Amino acid sequence: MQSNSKDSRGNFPAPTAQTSGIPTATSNDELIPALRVKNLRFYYGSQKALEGISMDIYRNQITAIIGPSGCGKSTFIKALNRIGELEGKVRVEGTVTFFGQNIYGRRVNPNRLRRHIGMVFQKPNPFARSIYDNVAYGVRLMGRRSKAQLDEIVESALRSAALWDEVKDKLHQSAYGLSGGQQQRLCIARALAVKPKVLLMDEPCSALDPIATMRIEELLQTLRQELTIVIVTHNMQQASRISDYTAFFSTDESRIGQLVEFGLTPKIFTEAIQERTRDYVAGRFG
Ligand SMILES: Nc1ncnc2c1ncn2[C@@H]1O[C@H](COP(=O)(O)OP(=O)(O)OP(=O)(O)O)[C@@H](O)[C@H]1O
Repeated sequence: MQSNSKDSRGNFPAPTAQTSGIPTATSNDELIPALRVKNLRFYYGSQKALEGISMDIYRNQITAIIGPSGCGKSTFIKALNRIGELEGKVRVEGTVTFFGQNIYGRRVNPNRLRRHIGMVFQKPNPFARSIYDNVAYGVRLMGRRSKAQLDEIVESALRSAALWDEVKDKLHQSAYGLSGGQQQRLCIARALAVKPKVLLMDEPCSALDPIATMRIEELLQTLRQELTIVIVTHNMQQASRISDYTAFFSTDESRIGQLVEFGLTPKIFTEAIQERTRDYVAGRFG
């Protein structure tokens, strides 16, 4: 087991190797859980939205979360960086550990946690500021940097998000002048600028056209070399194209979200164990 202690600045420990026993999607890679979810229950007020979710999210893998509308996919990923609790009176039971650290521990600073576990939303949501200021935003909040340092971070994040060449000559123009697909890549750059270890993405392509979607999918394949990615998607083809692991969520008879099946993506799409999973991926319900 890993230590729960943080360093003197409240940072999370560096990941240490921990094998999971489940075969990896890419041979010979060691699977290390970045996030381990155990018996997670999530309530909005008195209304339970998720029941007993347990699964691992592996480092440098892409995990897709699929399932019918209202089954708790967004709620689940919002529980992974504690952004869900910004939505009002919520209660979380069970545990979520991030490289061994309980993210719901009393001494955890949620803002610092969200720097390590970033999020990109369904609708691109750049701030009403310049392209440069959007990317620099989170970095500035972390403390003073010289202009040269900031310039370097902004360029590096825009390059990682495959946007640099398109915007390098208009960094000080409004982000609102970009296309939808560019705005979404800007939001990815903004998330990457603070160097997260995990990127949570809630239907990041649902507002984009097929070409912009393809660019984001290609980008994710590059980013997974440095990052752990969790993506909620309604698009079955997208889940099967881009992810290593897939978690299928659905609701029980009380309409509470639950995890029906989790496994390697090819298995979930071609030889799922649960009939409900087979029906869903075949388009027979949802
Ligand atoms: N802020 C909120 N307050 C109260 N209930 C909420 C809130 N957000 C979601 N819910 C409820 O929690 C349940 C799960 O919603 P959630 O948005 O997580 O599902 P989802 O699978 O992501 O749905 P979709 O695919 O339609 O986006 C739903 O019953 C929803 O009405």
